[in-house]
Amino acid sequence: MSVVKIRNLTIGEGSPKVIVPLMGKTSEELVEEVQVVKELNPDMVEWRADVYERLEYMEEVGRTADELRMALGEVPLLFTFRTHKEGGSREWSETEYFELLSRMVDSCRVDMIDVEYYSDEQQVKNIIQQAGEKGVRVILSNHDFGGTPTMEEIVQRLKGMQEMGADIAKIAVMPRSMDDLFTLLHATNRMKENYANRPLITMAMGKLGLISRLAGEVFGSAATFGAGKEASAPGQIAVDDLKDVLTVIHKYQYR
Ligand SMILES: O=C1C[C@@](O)(C(=O)O)C[C@@H](O)[C@@H]1O
Repeated sequence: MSVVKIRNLTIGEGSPKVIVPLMGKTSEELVEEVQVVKELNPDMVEWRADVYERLEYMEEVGRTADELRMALGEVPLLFTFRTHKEGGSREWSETEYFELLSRMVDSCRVDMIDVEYYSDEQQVKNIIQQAGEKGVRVILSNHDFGGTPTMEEIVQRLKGMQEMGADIAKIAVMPRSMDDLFTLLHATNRMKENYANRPLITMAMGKLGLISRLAGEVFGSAATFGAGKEASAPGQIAVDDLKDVLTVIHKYQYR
C-alpha cells in the first residue's frame, strides 16, 4: 500500500488524518475562518469553494486562494467544489466545473483537488493528467446522500477510482440503519484487505455514521473530516473531540 505525501503530511499510515473544511461565503469570512481553523492544528484544510459567493470572479478566487495559502503555511490545502447533485451548494455546468478545477491546478495554489468520480470520464482523466504534471494530488470522490449502496457496489466504485488514477479514493454514504453503517465499514475493510494499493477515505454521514468517522484506523479509512467553525456534512464532530478519540484508538490499537 503506497502512502500519499503532501508537504510534511503522510496520508496512509498511523492515525487517520484530520481534514477541516472552510465554509466561508466571502473572502472576509474565509480569512477569519482560516485563523480559527488553524488554531485547531488540522492535518489538512479543505476549501469548500461551492459555498463561496463570487466564484465566477476568477481573479478574486485566486487572491482568496493566495490568502488562504499564506495563512496556512505548511498545512496542505484541498480544493473542493461539491456539485449540487452530490450535496453541494451550487448548480454549475460540467464545463464550468472542470474549467474551475483546471485553473486551480494550473495556478499551483492548492495541494490537492477533489474531483467527482461520476463526471465526464474523459474530463476526469484529463484533469488527473494535468494535476499530475503540476504536482497537485487528486481525490476522486463520490457522495451518496440518498442511501448506502451494497458492499459490492461500494468496493466497485472505490476500485474504479483507484484504477482511474486517483491518489486517494473517497466515498461518503448516508446510512438509514445500523446495517447500512456495517455495509460501509465492511466495504472499507474489504478494500483495505484485498484491493487498496493507495489510501482510501470512507464515511457514513449523519448520526448513525459516527463510528465510521472515528474508527478509520481499525477499518481502513486514512482520513476523516472534523468540524471547525462550521460542519460541511451531517455527522461531523468538533475537531478536538475527534482528535481525542483518534488518539485513544491509535494508542490501544497499534502500539
Ligand atoms: O467529501 C467530503 C466528505 C464530507 O462529505 C463528509 O461527510 O465529511 C465533507 C465534505 O466537505 C468533503 O468534501
